[in-house]
Parts: sequence; structure tokens; C-alpha cells
Amino acid sequence: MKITEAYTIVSSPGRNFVTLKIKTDSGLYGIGDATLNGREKAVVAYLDEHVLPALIGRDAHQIEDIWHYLYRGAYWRRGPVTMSAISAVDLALWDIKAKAANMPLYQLLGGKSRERVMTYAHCTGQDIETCLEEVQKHVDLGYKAVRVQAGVPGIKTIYGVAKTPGERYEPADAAIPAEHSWSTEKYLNHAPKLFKAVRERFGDELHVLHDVHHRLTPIEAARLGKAVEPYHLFWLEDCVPAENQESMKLIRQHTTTPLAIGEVFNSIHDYREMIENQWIDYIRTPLSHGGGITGLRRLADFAGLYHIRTGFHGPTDLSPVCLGAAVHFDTWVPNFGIQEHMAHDPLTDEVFPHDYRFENGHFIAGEAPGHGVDIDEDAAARYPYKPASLPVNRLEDGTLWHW
Ligand SMILES: O=C(O)C(=O)C[C@H](O)[C@H](O)CO
Ligand SMILES: [Mg+2]
Repeated sequence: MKITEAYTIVSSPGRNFVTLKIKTDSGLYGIGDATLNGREKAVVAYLDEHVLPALIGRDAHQIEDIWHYLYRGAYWRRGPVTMSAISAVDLALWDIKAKAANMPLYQLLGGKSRERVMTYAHCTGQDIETCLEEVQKHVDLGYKAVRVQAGVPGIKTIYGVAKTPGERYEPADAAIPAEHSWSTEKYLNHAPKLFKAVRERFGDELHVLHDVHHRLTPIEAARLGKAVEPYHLFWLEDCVPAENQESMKLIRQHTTTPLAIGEVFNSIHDYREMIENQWIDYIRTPLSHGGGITGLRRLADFAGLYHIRTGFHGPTDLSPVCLGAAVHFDTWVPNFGIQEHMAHDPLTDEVFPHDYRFENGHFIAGEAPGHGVDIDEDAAARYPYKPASLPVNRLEDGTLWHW
């Protein structure tokens, strides 16, 4: 089955997405997500200029060979732009292979390990009380797991919290990055109060998650992990920027709070020491940044040897194509933990028809052949790209910090 055509579709139905479509001489086509928030056009150029011309004429069934052709063959390995491009190709090829087999993707991966996959929702508020109201709304919708983020007195704009109540949270809100400010001291003093309030109001059974978004040093993260142990979080996410993998060792030595990391990692090598030493509990890399099904299958199997489970990234800046494929992967993967879910804008859902569905706190994979997500190209054309960057963060003295 030869690849005859491959092209990128850039569209902004509610926010920017880059989608790859690969067509074959069999009439079957596959769809991949190539979105890298705030750096979309870099992936488009990488695909259009360097990858797609080299795919024409290749056998769409040779997924493993094409993966290595793009990874080893580029000479320049890894990195988010390269790996997002490889991921999009890989997702589209798995979509084609599953369609050719007339099977939903989870069947091709090895069949169901579970009927449904637990997902967590984002609950945010300017203050603790508003956040608790959001938790209540999501509990009423059936969620068994919630991520809680609340404003911190004295910090003007904070990660995860919409600027005005009721507004959708979208961090990529300006063509030139907005500048936020950060105080570790104020955050560390306030954060445990949020978890205490959630446990007091909702009891012990609800799974509670929190994202530190890379802002602490290892010893500060250790202090937070220890302080929140009584509230038994499901996980504490990205508590430090972990390019130095050994950072996680120090945190681990001090706390039993489970640790999730890796939404900005794109290769198994970014995790190797953390996994082999069991310094973490959940891997976060999404299918669209970590080399697609081929890359994440290897990583998940490796993590499974060390009792580490999956908890894939699932914000609105990954398209329904990535989420749909993730629901299939989650349905199969033996060491599944949880799936993030940040509801897409209705315009996004209009452009990306899909057959995964949400039911009582879980996603259920559809039965359509492939990953079950398509793109309506006419609808996509109605929403042109809008330049949008993620913010930068500064400490109160002006030092550029981690956002
Ligand atoms: O969903 C999360 O856990 C995030 O941290 C979301 C990120 O800020 C977002 O994907 C950046 O583009
Ligand atoms: Mg995160």
C-alpha cells in the first residue's frame, strides 16, 4: 500500500492545531496530530520541507521502518519539533493500518485490557472556594478524578487559572509571550490549604491531582510533597523542571506523594534514569510528542517493568486526534494509570468528528476502524491560524523563571 499524498492542515477552531493527512493508493487515509503549542509553524515547516516529500511512494504498512528512517535518518535526533513531526506520521500510519485491518486501533495493539479509561478533569478557581465549586460541578458530571489549581493571594496570574471566572483557560493568549510573575514562597504557603479544603468537602475517595508546572527546586518540591501527604494526592505533577533526572531522587527520598512527570519530554532517553531508579510513578508524554504509538509503546513497556504507569497529557492544545488515539492506547496498555481531559472548544469538536465518548468519569474507545478521529477540511478552512505563544514567568525581582 503506497503513500501517494501527504499534507499538513493548519487551522484554529477555538485554538491552533496542525493536522497531518496521509493518503494511499488503496483509497485509505490516516490522520495525525502535529500540534506543538506556540511552535506550530516550526513543525509545519519540518514536515512540509523535510519529511513529507520523502514519504511519497513508501509502503504505508512499514511503520517501524519509517519511524527509524525519520529518527535515525535525520541525523539530528530527538527534540520537540522533530518528535512532533515523527509522532504525526506514526499516528497517521497506525490509523491507516487499523483501517486496513478493519479494526479499532486498540484491537491491533493487543486488545482491551479494560472496558473504559479513567480520566481527570481540570478544576480551577481564582480562590479556594471557587475551585471547590468547580470540583462539585465535575463530581456532578461523574468525574472520579480532578486536578485542582487555585489562585494564590499576592500572585496576579497563575498557571491553570482563567483570568476571569467562568472563562476557558488558555495560556497561549498573545502573539508575543505575556509576562507573568511568580513567588515560590507565596505558593508554598498556600497550596496545602487547597488540598485540605478539597478533602474536607469531598472526603477521601475522590482522586485529587495537582500540577506545579515546573516551578520549584527539588528541596522545595520535597517540602511540598511532604506537607501534602495527609491529603493523599493521586499525583503531584512536574514539581521541578527535570532535565536533570536526578532531581527526582532528592524529592523521592523525602516524600511518599506520587510523582508524575514528562509532558515536555519526547523520548525514552529523557526518562531512563528516573524509570530505572523508580524515582517517578507516572509518565506524561503524549502520543503526539513522544514518537506516536511506536515511541510510547516502547516507553510504556519499559516503565511497566518498574511499576510505573501511564498518565498521558491531554490539554486542549493536543487535538482530538491525539486524544482519540490515546483512548485506544489507554484501553490496551497493561500499565494504565489515568488520562488527562481538558474539554475542547465546541468549534474544535466540529472540525474533528470522533467516536470516543465520555461516560461517568471515563472515556470509552469507539469501534470504528482506525483511531476513530477525522478532520472536516472544509470546516477547518473556516478558522485561519492565529499566532499565539505561551507566557514567560519572572520572579518578583525580575529573574526569568520557569513558566
Ligand atoms: O495539562 C497540563 O498538565 C499542562 O501542563 C498543560 C500545559 O501547560 C500546556 O499543554 C502547554 O501547552
Ligand atoms: Mg502539566
